[in-house]
Amino acid sequence: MKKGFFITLEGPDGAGKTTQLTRLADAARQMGIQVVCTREPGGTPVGDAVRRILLDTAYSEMVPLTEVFLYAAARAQLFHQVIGPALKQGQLVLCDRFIDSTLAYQSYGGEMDFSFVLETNLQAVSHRLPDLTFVLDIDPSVGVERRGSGTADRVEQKALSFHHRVRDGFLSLADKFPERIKVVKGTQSEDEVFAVIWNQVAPLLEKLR
Ligand SMILES: Nc1ncnc2c1ncn2[C@@H]1O[C@H](COP(=O)(O)OP(=O)(O)OP(=O)(O)O)[C@@H](O)[C@H]1O
Ligand SMILES: Cc1cn([C@H]2C[C@H](O)[C@@H](COP(=O)(O)O)O2)c(=O)[nH]c1=O
Repeated sequence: MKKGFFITLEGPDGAGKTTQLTRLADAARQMGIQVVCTREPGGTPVGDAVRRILLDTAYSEMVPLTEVFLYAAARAQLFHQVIGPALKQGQLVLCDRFIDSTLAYQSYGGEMDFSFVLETNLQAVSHRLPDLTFVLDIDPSVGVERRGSGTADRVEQKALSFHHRVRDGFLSLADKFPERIKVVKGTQSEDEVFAVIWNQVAPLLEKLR
């Protein structure tokens, strides 16, 4: 690849982001492309420590403003330590969640001011938005069903009404940024979801090889 390319996977909890990211990475590597896979919050020692605080059910009192700063802090570290350098080296970066998650969860879900959340996060990533984003769209109840008997973290424990605002938030973001954000129906089979994603990504990677 001559130039870095940055793809993010987004959507409600349990939408299938990690599953699709792994498949995308395997397929890109088979084309001979160097791939860096990471996730948010986390992906660095600092970010992983912040992640533990954010998802800890012991902190149920955490207010949305605190969440905005903690997610942005983890993101700044990930961007400057991992994503930015990989893009500079011409690699393909695949990230499980990024800025759109903060807009969906903290702004649409947590009702924090949209412009404030966006500006804070643009500062964290030196204004580098993803080149392409896939929102895997599911009803939040599907995510709960897929989790089964697994324990819910601090965010997953929030009210269903919150998770509905998050889902609607992702869809609003796709309307706002149609060139960058593509919505994929997350209730299709894993193979069908991957086919939709790969049909859009493969030609772009071909050009970048
Ligand atoms: N298209 C699909 N249809 C049915 N089940 C799926 C599909 N994609 C993923 N799953 C299953 O749903 C569960 C959640 O998938 P995955 O971890 O990929 O989602 P996620 O969006 O990364 O979740 P989280 O938001 O919790 O990190 C897993 O058990 C996975 O095997
Ligand atoms: C990046 C980001 C994440 N969240 C929420 C979304 C999830 O519930 C958790 C992360 O857990 P996952 O296993 O990686 O899905 O955190 C958020 O509220 N805001 C964000 O910016």
